[in-house]
Amino acid sequence: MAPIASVSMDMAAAFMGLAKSRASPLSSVNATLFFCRYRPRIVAQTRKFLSSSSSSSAASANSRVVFSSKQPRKCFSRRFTVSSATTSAPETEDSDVMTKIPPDNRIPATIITGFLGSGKTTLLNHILTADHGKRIAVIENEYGEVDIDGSLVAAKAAGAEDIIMLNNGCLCCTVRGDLVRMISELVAKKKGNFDHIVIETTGLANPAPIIQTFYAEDQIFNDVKLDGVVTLVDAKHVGFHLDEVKPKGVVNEAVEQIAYADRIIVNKTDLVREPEVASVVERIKSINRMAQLKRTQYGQVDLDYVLGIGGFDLERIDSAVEADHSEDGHSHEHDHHHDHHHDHHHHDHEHDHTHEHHDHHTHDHTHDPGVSSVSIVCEGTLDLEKANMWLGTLLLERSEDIYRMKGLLSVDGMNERFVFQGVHDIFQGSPDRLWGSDEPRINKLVFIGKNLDAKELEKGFKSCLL
Ligand SMILES: Nc1nc2c(ncn2[C@@H]2O[C@H](COP(=O)(O)OP(=O)(O)OP(=O)(O)O)[C@@H](O)[C@H]2O)c(=O)[nH]1
Repeated sequence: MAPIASVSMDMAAAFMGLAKSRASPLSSVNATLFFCRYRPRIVAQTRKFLSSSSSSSAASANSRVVFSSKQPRKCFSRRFTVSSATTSAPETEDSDVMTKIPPDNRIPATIITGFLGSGKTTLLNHILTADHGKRIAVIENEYGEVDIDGSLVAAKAAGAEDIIMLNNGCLCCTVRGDLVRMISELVAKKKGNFDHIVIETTGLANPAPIIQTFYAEDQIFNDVKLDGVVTLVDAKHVGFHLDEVKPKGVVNEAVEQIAYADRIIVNKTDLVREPEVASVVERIKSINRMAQLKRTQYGQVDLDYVLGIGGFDLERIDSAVEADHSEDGHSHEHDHHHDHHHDHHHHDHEHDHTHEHHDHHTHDHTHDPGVSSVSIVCEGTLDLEKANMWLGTLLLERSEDIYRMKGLLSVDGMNERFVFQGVHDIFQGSPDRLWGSDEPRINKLVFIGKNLDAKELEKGFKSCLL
């Protein structure tokens, strides 16, 4: 029980810290404390993941690291987020967020996942051979039977200079420790020789433990930041995999891979007719409506769609929670004159633009694995203590079921917007920019998880409003 108790305490501490900072609008990095305190618990939870998902791992898998040096060096630089300042910024009562946030020099890492045969290696080859000006280190995790040399052709053509092989398991399970070591070695020996790390998982990987590795392991966290999760979907076969009923306690990897994604690539659209693609898109959106989605053949997407996503950056929460994403990746503003929420069972408002994913009633939910998205968009100002209690209790009771969440909140007495994102009980929160003087104080939250009750979430949230 002890670690659980610390969840709500930390949650309260984080928000209370913000409350303290009200007097000085640009202070407040106290939420970062929160982030650090969570680490021991993250590790514990990850272990649990490892045991529950090991059933899907195969004994023989190959992982390797490929350095691509074809492209000229171009530094990847991005501002450090407030929360990320834990790595180096000292916390002070009145530190100025705008001036004291150090630049984020950590190396970005992208996870490419997707079910067996969905086109991960095809996308990887596309990335390695495209002209994006980045030098990329690749960590590839494949099952033993796969023709490794074949999939390395493009990497070699792109100037691969180093390959490291691992043969003892799946990245999300038995070789997770090897992933940590591999990344640490990469950083220690090759830092400065590459700008981005791309990790291709096996087709049966559950992305959650891999994501958590980036937060739970100091060795990685200090040097590498998770940029985003890209999920390939095989337009022809995904329905079958999503429908697959697993034994109790065994995750449906196809569902999980979609649920954790920042970007979804519906690939192999040449193999199915348009109505089938539309139905697949519909289905995906019912699981994850936060991710941007594109339809492709042979993984042909613009590189900025998959690299430099900032899927875990607080400074980019805005675009993730803003509204529905169209398939070209842009979001559409809603008419916010009324409160509303979405999920795949319930849809109670009208939009001027009617995209196909708005009609969530057209497909069969018989095999619904219970993973869905819920959005809450609601004008008003939150009572700090009530919000602490609600979010703290929610994570306390439901963190295993809440895969990802992102939010932008209006908190009473805070002149800034409060932004947060989370993966299970990993929670990052921070004040963002100041609210505009005429700007309506609209709260926006998106949850992706298992057995989410949209009405209950909305009711709980609204009970925190003043
Ligand atoms: N028709 C068609 N075939 C594709 C497309 N994309 C990839 N493929 C083919 O599908 C096969 C599997 O693609 P990969 O890129 O190896 O898939 P993967 O996800 O890496 O596969 P695993 O590593 O086994 O999980 C290859 O023969 C690809 O050439 C596509 O859009 N259309």
